[in-house]
Amino acid sequence: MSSKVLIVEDEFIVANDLQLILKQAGYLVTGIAVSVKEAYEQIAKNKPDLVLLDIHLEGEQSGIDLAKKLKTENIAFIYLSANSNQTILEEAKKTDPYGFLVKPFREKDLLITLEIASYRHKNSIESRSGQEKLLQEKLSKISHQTLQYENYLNETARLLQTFITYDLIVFEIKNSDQKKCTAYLRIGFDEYQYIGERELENITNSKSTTSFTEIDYLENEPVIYEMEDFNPKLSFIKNHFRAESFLVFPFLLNTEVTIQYIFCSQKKNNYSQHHIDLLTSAKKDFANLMTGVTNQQKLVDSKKSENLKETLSPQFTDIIGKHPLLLNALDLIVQVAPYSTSVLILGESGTGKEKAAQSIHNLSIRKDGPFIKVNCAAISPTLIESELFGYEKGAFTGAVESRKGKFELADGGTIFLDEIGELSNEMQIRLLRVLQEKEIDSVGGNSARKVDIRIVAATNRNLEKEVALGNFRMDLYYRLNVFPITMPALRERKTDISELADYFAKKFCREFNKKFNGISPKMIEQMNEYDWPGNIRELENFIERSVILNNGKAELNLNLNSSPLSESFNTKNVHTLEDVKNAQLQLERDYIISILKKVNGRIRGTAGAASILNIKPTTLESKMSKLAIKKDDYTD
Ligand SMILES: Nc1ncnc2c1ncn2[C@@H]1O[C@H](COP(=O)(O)OP(=O)(O)OP(=O)(O)O)[C@@H](O)[C@H]1O
Repeated sequence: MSSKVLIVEDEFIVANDLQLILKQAGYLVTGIAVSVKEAYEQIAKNKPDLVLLDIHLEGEQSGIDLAKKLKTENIAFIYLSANSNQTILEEAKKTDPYGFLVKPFREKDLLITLEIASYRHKNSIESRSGQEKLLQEKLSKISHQTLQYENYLNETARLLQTFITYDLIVFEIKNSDQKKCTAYLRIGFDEYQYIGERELENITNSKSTTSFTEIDYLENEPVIYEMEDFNPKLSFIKNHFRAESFLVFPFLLNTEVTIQYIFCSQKKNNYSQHHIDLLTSAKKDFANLMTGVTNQQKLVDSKKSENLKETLSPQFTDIIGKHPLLLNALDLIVQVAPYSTSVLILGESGTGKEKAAQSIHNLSIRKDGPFIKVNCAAISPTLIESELFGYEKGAFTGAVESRKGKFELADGGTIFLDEIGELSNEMQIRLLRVLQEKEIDSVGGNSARKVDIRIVAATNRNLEKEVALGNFRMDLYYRLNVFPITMPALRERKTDISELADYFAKKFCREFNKKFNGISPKMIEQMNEYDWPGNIRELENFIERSVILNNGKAELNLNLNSSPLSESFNTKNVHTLEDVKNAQLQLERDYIISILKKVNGRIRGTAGAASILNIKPTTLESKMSKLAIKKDDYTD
């Protein structure tokens, strides 16, 4: 069925032009409105799937006002605009449009933008209804547990985090003669600090400051507060917890009891209508749950509570860090994992993009299927097509038998396309086809094959810029960008450095069979001051070097600015030239062993130790024999 489009545009010629193009492309144009008022009437009459929306319109209200309404009605919209000023563009961007076209635009761009908007809208609806169902199911699971008052709220807080991120959540339960407030402050991915009256006194450092109970009932309807429309009753939360945005969700439990959930985030513009819709869709389940919470006859059953903990909380055992920027990225991973939506992971090199992709796979229903990684930058342009799509016997000289490509190998699982920004234009077109049709055709094959794959792509490039430069296709960019996740740079989350360093140091000490004696305070201080252009990978290498050079008796202590060699000159045990040579040989030996361990003793091939060390396999073999290293010791 063709999509229904409403055109809201007060320039007659532009509107007519649009109508012609849309009709020719097979869209059903439901009408043309010249003002917001007219648009409201037309939307009520025949609900369109998509609205093309001019920002400047006849009458008092602008396209941005209409956009807010479209958002609440879940109708996709694309702005059309001539050169608007920066403030207006910022305002428009806040409404989260499905596309933006600057007049005059090409017909081709209009049609691509429309197609992408429909695709994104469909995907967001699918994941939205999936989310609603999931939230309802999980709430009902908590209601059916027998728990203590605080455990109910704690479990609810943890559950809600995976749907609506917050840094602090306040639960307020009020009846005619009393009011009880319980708050939870997030201090780790799945760690919360309970904040009652006494804890609040400690945080605010005063007995007399406002308490949660004085917030009082804020509204009858759910409401979002940003800085500009800030409610003064919330100012003590803003001051003590650095909250920048709030979502208040009130509901009546029965004629006597009113409930209020207050989500507080340190991030600006963290909440949207979508969150209100999600909470509203589960109102009945919240009511059931809160009836349990207020029911004093519920018994303590800590065992059940433990079980629940396991099922609710995905664990990121090997992703270290507690910085809010990292926790935000992890929240998004948890949110998107259950669906088959494509994900685009952005971030500088070495920030953990591959780890994020692996976590998305591990948390999805595809977890038992394959996780296939392709580094688009590492495969030569002549080979990438057959690598990705496979080939048939006889397709080209040397194709003595058919071979499956990475897409087919990933069937039933996830394919991780790293460095997607490096794909040639031709490969981008073929990838777009896979995304659209979910089918592939191998080199030399004559029929397409369906594949069931989820695509997770990553890049350290600014893809928007690459699109503007004409290096990356806009249609592919929007297809991939349905759900972007940004991994923060290490310099933006310096509070995580010491925990990461500790984690890597213990890991390498285990690997090299050395005792871990801690990290010197001076080294921690230096690491905190450094800028880490290579991010976590650089930190990991730095710690590895420190462990190699450590004698196993003292704390790790390596100067960031010194090379490993000059450090070995500094070590206490080096007195003569002979000692220097020995230290060098020991260092070289440890380093080669560390690489052999990583590649499972493999010497040759692209993933072999020689290639990583950038030396010939024969050179490596002779070094190994000189240093008494046996490759079999490092093969499983
Ligand atoms: N939060 C983390 N905790 C522990 N280790 C991490 C974390 N993030 C990344 N690492 C480690 O840092 C190294 C780099 O991570 P990863 O390969 O995932 O980064 P990337 O962003 O994909 O890099 P590139 O862009 O170069 O491909 C890996 O060894 C990974 O195990």
